[in-house]
Amino acid sequence: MFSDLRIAIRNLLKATALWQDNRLILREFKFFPGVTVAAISFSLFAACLSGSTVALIGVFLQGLTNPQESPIQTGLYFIDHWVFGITAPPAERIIRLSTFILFAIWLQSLSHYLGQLFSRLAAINLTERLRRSIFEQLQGLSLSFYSKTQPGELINSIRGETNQLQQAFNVISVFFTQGMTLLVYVGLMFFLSWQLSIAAFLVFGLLSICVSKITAKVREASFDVPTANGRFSSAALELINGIRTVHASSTHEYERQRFYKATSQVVKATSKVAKLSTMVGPLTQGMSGTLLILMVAIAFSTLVESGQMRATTLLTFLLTLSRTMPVVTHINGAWTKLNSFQGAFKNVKDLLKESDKPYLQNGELPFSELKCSIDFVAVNFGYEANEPVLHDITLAIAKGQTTALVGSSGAGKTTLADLIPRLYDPTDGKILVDGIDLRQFDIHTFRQKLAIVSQDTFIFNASVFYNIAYGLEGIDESAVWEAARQANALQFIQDLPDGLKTSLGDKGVRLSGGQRQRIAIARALLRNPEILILDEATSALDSVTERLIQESLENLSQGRTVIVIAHRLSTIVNADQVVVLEKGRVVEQGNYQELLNQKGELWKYHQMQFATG
Ligand SMILES: Nc1ncnc2c1ncn2[C@@H]1O[C@H](COP(=O)(O)OP(=O)(O)OP(=O)(O)O)[C@@H](O)[C@H]1O
Repeated sequence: MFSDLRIAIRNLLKATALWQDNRLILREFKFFPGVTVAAISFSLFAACLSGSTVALIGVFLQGLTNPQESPIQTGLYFIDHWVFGITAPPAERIIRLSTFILFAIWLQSLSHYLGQLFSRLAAINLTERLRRSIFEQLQGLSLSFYSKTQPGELINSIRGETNQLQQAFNVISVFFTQGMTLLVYVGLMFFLSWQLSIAAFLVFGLLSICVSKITAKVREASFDVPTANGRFSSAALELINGIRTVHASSTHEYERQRFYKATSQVVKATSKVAKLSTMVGPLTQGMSGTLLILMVAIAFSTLVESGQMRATTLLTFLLTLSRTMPVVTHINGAWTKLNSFQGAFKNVKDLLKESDKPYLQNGELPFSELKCSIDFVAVNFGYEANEPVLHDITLAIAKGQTTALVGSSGAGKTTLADLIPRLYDPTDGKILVDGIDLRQFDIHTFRQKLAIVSQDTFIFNASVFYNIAYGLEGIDESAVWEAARQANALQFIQDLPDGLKTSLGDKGVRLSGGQRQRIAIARALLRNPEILILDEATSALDSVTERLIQESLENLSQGRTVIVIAHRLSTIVNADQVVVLEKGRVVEQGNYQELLNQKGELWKYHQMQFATG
């Protein structure tokens, strides 16, 4: 029965525009249903109590001003006899009513507090769930998404905009609580005088139309805020990440202007929203105050003086109306504020949307070991739909052998190597692993057998130990020291103040380029990969460091299937196979000596490096 009801409510909710528009955000509430239901229930209860209190005050006023007049009755035995005390003497009626008013006020305060508390908890939980969902979404996305999106914008969404959504849900809870209170007050007003209620409705309806015009402008202006915030975060992030380049190029003034421009845009966008949204509260208050006074005057001179209405009823009506006005102001303010968060809502929704983003489709076959070879069969690839980078690549990478990729800058070497761990998938053609399409394998099991050592290996802001043992569990210090020794990193790690426990700073700022690379080699050694992808450093290292790195790479490569992107030909003379790429095509393929004898592209590179040393 309850589950039927739940399904019915869910279906009803799904049919609403609110659900349709914000499904990706609202679905997160399902993870904490208790808190959400408690927030709604207590808010509803508080609203009912608030209305009851006003009604009780009205009856109380009547008892005070006209004790001899017959008391107001509802027809409900409990309320008329126990609360209003219609059969009791006037003095006892007043005592009864004041006791119940006090009780209702305190109970309403408690319910209001619990309603607000649970709403806030729901908003906090929602923010956490959204952050997790965004994180999972980002983890599942293919690299091509990142090459088109600014990191600053993503950081802004995951931190700033989710924070805004938390605020927005606090506002929604105010909106909801006040909405309930308004309903109760409106019911009470109609009960007291339908004529006055209709007049009040017409007048406040007019006021709402004025407010909705401003709200629409706030909503429109709010869409510029996340864009400005994203640009601002990007400018700040790029300054921090590129501080070496900024110092070296002495572009401080240029960067300052760029940053100031980004902050000015944030100021401009947020000020516009602030100017419009703060206008609503005072405007509603001023206008509604004027209307209230006008209504009192008219009602008194018509209804009360002609005897159609008791003076206490008018008083209670006005009391209810005067309590309704701050509620309406609150609702208008909340609605306007909610509209100012529309930009953040839209961005988070866009980020969570799955239909327009590139995902890696995982296979199911567990990968255990490479038995024979990795084969590229007529592979084409482009980062953009109409801009191919690799053309018709066919090559075989045999198990246990070293395949070197050679070619000019931009020829497609890194792109080709990136297709092996499925950082990208071919646009056409296939990559076969022992004859099976790579896409059929569970990519996690395949990547566990593979390591990449590249010039830009990421160093985490953590200890040396963490960086070398990254992602591996149950690794002891001796294994890490051994990997460091084979990577020729022992000496400099021992020289660090806390050895393996030394923190390497953000992106490894405490390390030199050569040291960072040896940490990467130690990391790869510890993983003991079957397949190894090496992207040689292009930057010039001093001859001692270069020899140390070369030695450690040789240690790492032994007995493995190696794909090496070579920049110095001296390192690949003994490779089993050399593949020369030009403009995304394989132009030569064979062993080093064979290709030299052909006097083709490799021979030209060889001559060039030999001539320049
Ligand atoms: N993420 C990306 N998005 C779009 N185009 C890219 C991306 N990465 C590389 N390219 C383009 O693809 C082509 C091949 O680049 P790739 O990095 O594979 O060359 P490479 O041979 O490894 O060069 P280098 O020796 O300079 O590292 C280049 O034209 C490059 O501009």
